[in-house]
Amino acid sequence: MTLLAAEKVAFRYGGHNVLDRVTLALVPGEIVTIVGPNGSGKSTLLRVLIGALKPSSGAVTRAKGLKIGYVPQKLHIDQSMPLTVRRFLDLPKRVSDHDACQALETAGLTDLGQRQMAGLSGGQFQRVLLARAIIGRPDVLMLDEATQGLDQPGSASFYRQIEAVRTELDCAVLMVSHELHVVMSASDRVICLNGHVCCEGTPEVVSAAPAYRELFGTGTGGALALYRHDHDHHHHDHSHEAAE
Ligand SMILES: Nc1ncnc2c1ncn2[C@@H]1O[C@H](COP(=O)(O)OP(=O)(O)OP(=O)(O)O)[C@@H](O)[C@H]1O
Repeated sequence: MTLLAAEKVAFRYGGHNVLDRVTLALVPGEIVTIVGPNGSGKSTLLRVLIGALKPSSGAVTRAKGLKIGYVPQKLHIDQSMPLTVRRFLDLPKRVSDHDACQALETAGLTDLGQRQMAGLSGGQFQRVLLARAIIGRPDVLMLDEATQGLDQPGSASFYRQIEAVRTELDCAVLMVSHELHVVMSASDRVICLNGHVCCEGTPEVVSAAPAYRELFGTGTGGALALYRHDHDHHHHDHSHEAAE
């Protein structure tokens, strides 16, 4: 079953081609990460998939009644404005205490409802955005570079939270990220975008693909090493590995 699909989607801003024949599909429960250089159309693609932008050609199909939760790239809140976490969750639309509480818990935040938004750490702030996106239990959770401004351990921990959310809500996740090395271990599939889809597959397949290496250079060796590390639970015997 496909939740969401793009078929040969193109998008233009003025005369500028931003997306070119992008085809992809998302099935329930999978975590898909879109990677690509700055300006490669990642945010635009998410907005086309959500339906906020209309493709100039091609088609986007969404399963009937599909619910999408969205975590934006960044959100500025006036630091001087008093606003509790609980009250923030009521924007733009009031939610029940039960739903708010459950979303905060799923996002890894308990007992934070009465805290001021301005007093949160970067990681807590992003989890509040996550909580807001999962109220109403979406079928698809979309995140646009949601860990910008977090340090590497902070990002890694955020992505682990995303995996926990996926398991709890049984939703599909489509996220955009620059931090390949951090996000790879949390992704079932990676799509490498540069206006068009350069390559896609499991994190291991994509990081070995020539098109990907051309875009991201040799720094990706480390990405792969970390990915393997996260999934390899027999890495104590290094002499054995070296002999292989
Ligand atoms: N509202 C707009 N009007 C005109 N051009 C735009 C608009 N928004 C984005 N663009 C252009 O579309 C291209 C793709 O932008 P987009 O934000 O989708 O890329 P991105 O891959 O998400 O980039 P980044 O990694 O920097 O966030 C860029 O060249 C950008 O300048």
